[in-house]
Amino acid sequence: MISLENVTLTFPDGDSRVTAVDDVTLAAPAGVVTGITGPSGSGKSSLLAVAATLIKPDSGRVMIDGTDAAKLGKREAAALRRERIGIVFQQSNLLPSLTAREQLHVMAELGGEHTGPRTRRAIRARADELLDAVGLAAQAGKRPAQLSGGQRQRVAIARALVHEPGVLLVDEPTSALDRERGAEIMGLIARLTREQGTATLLVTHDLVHSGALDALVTVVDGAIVSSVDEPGLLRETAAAAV
Ligand SMILES: Nc1ncnc2c1ncn2[C@@H]1O[C@H](COP(=O)(O)OP(=O)(O)OP(=O)(O)O)[C@@H](O)[C@H]1O
Repeated sequence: MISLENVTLTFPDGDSRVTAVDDVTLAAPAGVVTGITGPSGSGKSSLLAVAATLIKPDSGRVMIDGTDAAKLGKREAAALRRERIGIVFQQSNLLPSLTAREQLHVMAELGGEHTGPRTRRAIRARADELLDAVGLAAQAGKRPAQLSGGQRQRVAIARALVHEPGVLLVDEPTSALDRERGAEIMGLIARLTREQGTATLLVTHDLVHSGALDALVTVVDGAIVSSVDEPGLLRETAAAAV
């Protein structure tokens, strides 16, 4: 579960400041995909960066499993991120020299305290299980250059889940994919959110794949202008925005 309470974030803008996130309150429950949409420059990425503990808000609370991440120092926030948060960016950001399986091993081992052979065995088993869950068991030994864009995004999703985070944050996962691959990736995120029980926040400006969302929050000028979680209303809101 992740919730933002009265979160405001501003950036310097010449002599004044621009408000990127304006008094936002939202809650993303476990096992559910909450979409965040809105026009370009409306503050979607800023909101996600605050949820990811990558930027501290000017004010408000960012509650992740009972901890207010907005109060943490840099090192504590990094530890919280490593343990509790999985992040998938627009581009898959994979390391070119590593195989799909190794991308997951490295991420799991960054989490710390994974030194014993039994833990290492558990990491390997979890990595293989996740690569299987994203449909890449047969490609586990391949490097990014040997994979398609959609396959690379699948590796990035599996990698984000390897340390069993409670919160999954996804930024425009379909922007580099054609419509069919985009639909597959969105369906995959929806399935894994349910199976892994993550509280998933997904930023998208493109609502053609809104069928994969359980809730939809629309932001304009940094503020929430609508928030729906009823399937009929969600479809209507998405159809009006496409
Ligand atoms: N690092 C920064 N420094 C100064 N201003 C910033 C910074 N990041 C974002 N902004 C400003 O904050 C506002 C929100 O930007 P943000 O990138 O969060 O919007 P967005 O909805 O994700 O846009 P897009 O859909 O185009 O990616 C914009 O006015 C932007 O110019």
